[in-house]
Amino acid sequence: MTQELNLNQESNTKAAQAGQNTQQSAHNPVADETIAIEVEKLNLFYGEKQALFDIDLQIPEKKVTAFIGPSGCGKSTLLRCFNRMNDLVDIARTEGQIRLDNENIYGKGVDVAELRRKVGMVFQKPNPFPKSIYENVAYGLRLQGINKRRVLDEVVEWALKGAALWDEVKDRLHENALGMSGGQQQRLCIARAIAVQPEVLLLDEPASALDPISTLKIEELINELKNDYTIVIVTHNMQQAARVSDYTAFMYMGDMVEFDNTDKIFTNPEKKKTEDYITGRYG
Ligand SMILES: Nc1ncnc2c1ncn2[C@@H]1O[C@H](COP(=O)(O)OP(=O)(O)OP(=O)(O)O)[C@@H](O)[C@H]1O
Repeated sequence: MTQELNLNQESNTKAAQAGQNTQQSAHNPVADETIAIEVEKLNLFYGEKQALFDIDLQIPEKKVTAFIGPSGCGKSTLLRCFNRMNDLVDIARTEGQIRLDNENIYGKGVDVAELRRKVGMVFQKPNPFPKSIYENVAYGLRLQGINKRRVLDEVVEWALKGAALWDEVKDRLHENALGMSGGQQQRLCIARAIAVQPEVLLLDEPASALDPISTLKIEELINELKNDYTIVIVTHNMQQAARVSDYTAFMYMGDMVEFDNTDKIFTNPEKKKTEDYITGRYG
């Protein structure tokens, strides 16, 4: 790889893109997987500006899929489409389909609250509510009208265990969550997300605000959680993507450049742009 990268030249030829698409459809890295989320011809616009271009993607069930790519390439935007968080942005408009359980989540009559129960999300900065640890985890259940103490106790314990936090907090469940460390707060947010038993967990740079030890705990947790949930993670950290994910999608300027097994992306990618990115030539 001696050739200097010329992104404009490379990305702007329609012929090259057509060639890429043909190649991509010939090789299906998830052919043997059950598919949890299917994205078809997804375009997203913020006002006049297009942020996602004709995205086609299949997210496998109970696996970890990582989105990588340079800042502003559309990773978070795509992630936020999976639970329609972009609906909260007035100027955002989508075209195309995203199917979850064979239903287009952008179709008419979709219950967005129910969608967000099925597709939980954890953000970059831990955002516990200024309530007790217990009430943070019980929050989603209370929203569903579940108030029986016995049921809540059970679910809170189960979710905190699932988020590898129970042993650290079991004696202070009724203390304010804001008194926890950043890493504990992030695991609490994961517990809050899994308490309502979602199918999918969206993690938007969940460890980027954490120290290395907390980061390691989150990564170990992700590895555990994939036994039960489909996980999609956005990360800036390529080592993290390589460590935690089964599949990796490389995005560039709103395009899905390459999607494949994580090992393949990091050792022998098909596309020059992917190789340039993972070898640190840009981004
Ligand atoms: N609410 C918004 N309104 C207008 N434009 C937006 C909005 N959110 C994102 N964008 C634009 O959409 C494009 C994709 O942004 P997005 O945040 O999805 O990228 P990203 O790959 O997640 O970036 P980063 O790694 O820096 O978080 C960028 O050009 C960004 O400026």
